[in-house]
Amino acid sequence: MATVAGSNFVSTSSRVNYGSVTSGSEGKAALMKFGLMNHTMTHNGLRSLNKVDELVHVSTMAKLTTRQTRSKTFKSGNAWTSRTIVCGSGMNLIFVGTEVGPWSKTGGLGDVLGGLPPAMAANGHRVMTVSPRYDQYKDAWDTDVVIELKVGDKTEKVRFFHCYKRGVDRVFVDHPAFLEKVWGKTKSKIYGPMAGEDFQDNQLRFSLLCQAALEAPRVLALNSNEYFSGPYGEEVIFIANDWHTALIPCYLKTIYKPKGIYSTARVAFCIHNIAYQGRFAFTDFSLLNLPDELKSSFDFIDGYEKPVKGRKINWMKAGILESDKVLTVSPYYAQELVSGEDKGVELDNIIRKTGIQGIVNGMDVQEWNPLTDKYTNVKYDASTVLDAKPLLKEALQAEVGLPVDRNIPVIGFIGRLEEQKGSDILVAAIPHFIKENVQIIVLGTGKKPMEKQLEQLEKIYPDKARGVAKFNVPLAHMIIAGADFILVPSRFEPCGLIQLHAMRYGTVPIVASTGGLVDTVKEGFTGFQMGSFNVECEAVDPADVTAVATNVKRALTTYGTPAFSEIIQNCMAQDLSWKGPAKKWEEVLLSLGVAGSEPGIEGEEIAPLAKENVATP
Ligand SMILES: Nc1ncnc2c1ncn2[C@@H]1O[C@H](COP(=O)(O)OP(=O)(O)O[C@H]2O[C@H](CO)[C@@H](O)[C@H](O)[C@H]2O)[C@@H](O)[C@H]1O
Ligand SMILES: OC[C@H]1O[C@H](O[C@H]2[C@H](O)[C@@H](O)[C@@H](O[C@H]3[C@H](O)[C@@H](O)[C@@H](O)O[C@@H]3CO)O[C@@H]2CO)[C@H](O)[C@@H](O)[C@@H]1O
Repeated sequence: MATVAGSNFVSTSSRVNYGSVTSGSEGKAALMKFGLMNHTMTHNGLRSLNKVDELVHVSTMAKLTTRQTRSKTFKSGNAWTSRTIVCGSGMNLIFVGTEVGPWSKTGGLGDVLGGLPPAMAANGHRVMTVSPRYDQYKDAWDTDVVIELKVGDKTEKVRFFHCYKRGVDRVFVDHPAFLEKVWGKTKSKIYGPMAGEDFQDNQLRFSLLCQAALEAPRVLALNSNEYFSGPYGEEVIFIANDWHTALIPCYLKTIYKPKGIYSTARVAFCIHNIAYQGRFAFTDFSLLNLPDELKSSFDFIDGYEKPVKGRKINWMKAGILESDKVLTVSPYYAQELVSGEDKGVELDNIIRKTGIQGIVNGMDVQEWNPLTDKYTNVKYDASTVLDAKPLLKEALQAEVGLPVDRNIPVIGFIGRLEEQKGSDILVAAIPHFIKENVQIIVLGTGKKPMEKQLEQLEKIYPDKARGVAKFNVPLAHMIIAGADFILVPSRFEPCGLIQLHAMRYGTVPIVASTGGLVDTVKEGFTGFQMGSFNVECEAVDPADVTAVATNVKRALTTYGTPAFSEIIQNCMAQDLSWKGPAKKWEEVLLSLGVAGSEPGIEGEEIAPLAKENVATP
């Protein structure tokens, strides 16, 4: 055993060490004492296993016995020397979300929680993600840390699982509300038994996630790499993502801070999609175990009747109001959110009050790399793209059963089948351009009527179109690589990752002019803009159908010309990685002024594994 200078942290040489207060049965007992009981007495949402009067004392001890240690490696001459510092460089970042790729993903939220945290780690920050354990992930180990949380009117036991990948502590919250619901009963459905239908207890499930996330930095004494050890402690920033995590700032403000816990901690709330806000019956406020003083932050008069009528609570509204900073995933979407009720989906007035900043998403350049893609049989880069693409196109055509012909331009679509993505507009537009020399391949899952529409395509256009209503990652990669164009006819699109993936593979995007599609696709230079569409989702607007048909035809006229090759080169020359966005995130998070926070240490190998994900190879 070795004691790291400057702190009480004790490290061992074991494979996975969850710290002196957590390993083994003795450690578990200690953890219950030091890590938890302090909360159980002060926190309305947590319940004590022991006598309340013991707890004040233990709270103080917890602070003293479980400090984070940071060590830096410096180069002096030709030699690397290591010295230990207690706190100092970088920030402690806790990303919380319901999806974290590749472990869990229904769409882009999973991609962002998968990709941004390693990019922040590569900049020298200590980074954790907290998400549910929906399955028995083969790479995540039981930390043996168990806590009790008050959820609704019950006390629930939660376990933490953990793995360390690409410089990030990936923490998974284990509870039957996640594992049994998703894996045991419904396989891959995170939010409900089917698209468009939510689990009845989602508020309790996500309250549990938020509370567990607030405990994780204090109770998990992680020892994942040689630079950071011990619990993250209280000088942290929580990055809450979408409505499911909106209770984090609420519990922090009303339960932890008044007791002197997390006194300088801050919350940044990131909106990935304003369409999902977590609106519930007003009386459900009592389920959340929050004091009445917060009721007004949730209070919401709904202009829509679904899913329940009248006055409601709105989780996202509270998340926006109670956080220290509100962000979203592109600058143009940030503008749209405050532009009016339709694009701000009735929260525009709230966001105008708090302000919002947009940072465009990056993409995972490791998973999506045409030179190393494990799902494609021809590897390429910008210098070989024109030779590789016809071969990849033939493989794609064969895969979906379309006539194999490299001279036919192929258009792809990938996305969740919701009105947002405009697959219904696309289907309505197909008759208006399908007589051209073109094939179209549509991949998506979601609303059943939209899945049916896709399945009809093959019957109506046997030689021209295919619709695949599956969540199929290998096929998504084959489409991104093998298609000539990617169509993104979204009614609204906060950022969009499909067009980023496409551009990296030299596949030219044809996009609606909304949200991040405006920020990332430059008309005539890296793709084609179709103008903005009607955001009313009830019906397909004929003007949008015309816009799709006209612009598809316009794009097809460039196919095979020198101008088209130039667009391909422009697309592939861009750095679409998380590197740039991560720097912007760093600036914003530093500005929150959490004690002990400093810029990351660029140029030093704090998290070498994380860097693989970040810089474009
Ligand atoms: N059937 C299928 N099979 C395989 N893979 C599939 C698939 N359907 C979708 N995917 C994958 O899911 C991801 C979708 O990314 P988007 O950016 O379109 O996200 P989404 O709208 O879900 O997320 C929201 O959050 C993200 C992140 O902030 C924003 O970019 C976006 O605008 C916002 O709507 C891509 O990686 C795509 O390949
Ligand atoms: O990564 C993909 C998206 O994942 C999240 O969206 C989910 C949303 O948060 C859930 O609430 C649910 O949405 C359903 C909604 O609750 C229900 O009332 C009905 O409108 O159907 C919706 C769809 O089933 O599932 C969404 C995923 O499908 C995340 O919030 C988004 O930002 C991501 O785009």
